[in-house]
Amino acid sequence: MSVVSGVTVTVPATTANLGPGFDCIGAALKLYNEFKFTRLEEGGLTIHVTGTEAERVQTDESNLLYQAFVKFYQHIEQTPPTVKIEIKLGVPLARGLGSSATAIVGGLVAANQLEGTTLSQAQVMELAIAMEGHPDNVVPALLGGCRLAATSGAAWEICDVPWHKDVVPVVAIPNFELSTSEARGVLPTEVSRADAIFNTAHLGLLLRGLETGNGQWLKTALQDKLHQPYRKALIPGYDALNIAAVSAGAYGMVISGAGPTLLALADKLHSEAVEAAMLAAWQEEGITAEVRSLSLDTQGAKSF
Ligand SMILES: Nc1ncnc2c1ncn2[C@@H]1O[C@H](COP(=O)(O)OP(=O)(O)OP(=O)(O)O)[C@@H](O)[C@H]1O
Ligand SMILES: N[C@@H](CCO)C(=O)O
Repeated sequence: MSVVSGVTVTVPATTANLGPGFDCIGAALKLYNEFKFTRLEEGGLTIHVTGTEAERVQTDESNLLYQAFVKFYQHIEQTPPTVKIEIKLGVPLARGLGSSATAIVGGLVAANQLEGTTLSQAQVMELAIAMEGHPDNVVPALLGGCRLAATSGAAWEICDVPWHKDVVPVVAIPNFELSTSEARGVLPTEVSRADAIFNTAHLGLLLRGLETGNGQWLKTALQDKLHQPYRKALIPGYDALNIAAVSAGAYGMVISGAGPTLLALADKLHSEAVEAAMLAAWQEEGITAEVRSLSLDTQGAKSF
């Protein structure tokens, strides 16, 4: 294929960890960022951002989307072309919904398309994982669906995790940010054998619970001892929202990614009541939030 003059890429938001699957499982959601790249014959890099919180995105070479774009060209040992980038933000920044993964995947996919799909999807994925440092957001952002990633050292095995149609993700997105680096900074470097066994068992149960929609399994499975006990203090209202969500009929509630968004899983009969209960609980804490049920994106990054 030949090089092209421009490309638009859409990339879905993602919710990572799902409780016990720290750094290895994530699901793509129907909420998107759109990135349009146009080659320029003259002038320098131009980045234009629209959407909520647009002013918070860097518009120079430090922009993460652009850095991923450059990373692609470094990998193929070529000089990146000068481009105009137009960003339409739909995914809130630093909220635990994989905004950084949308930028990394968007920049890599756009560059690959501009160069006539020089790299395979697996090669793009490897570059994205290396940039993000863990696979649980970038893999579902690229491929869609719910994905489990495991490595033998050199390469990654990616497993499609079946998600029962009656299991609804409800996201409660507060109006404050929590950077992933801050939320990783509070984690211990070592964990006990008991906690490792706890999470191993619960992640196994979660996979079966998501596949079957078995509510009893999901209630038990959505527990974690590796990250949430340390992070919940960074999220005001965590305990109140957990009680509210479960009282309204959710199977359970977890931190979405590194937070501060909180994710409840519920069946279709209870999802609206869970939305209302989580919103009210945050309002009682004096925190403005947007709470909504989202469905799973199954397509991942798309270019046109
Ligand atoms: N559309 C974008 N364009 C450029 N940079 C972005 C974009 N979206 C996010 N970023 C960069 O990523 C940072 C947020 O990354 P961070 O890992 O802290 O949060 P997140 O990816 O939203 O959450 P999580 O990884 O927990 O799901 C932003 O501060 C910004 O620097
Ligand atoms: N697994 C990551 C997701 C956020 O990037 C974490 O929880 O830190």
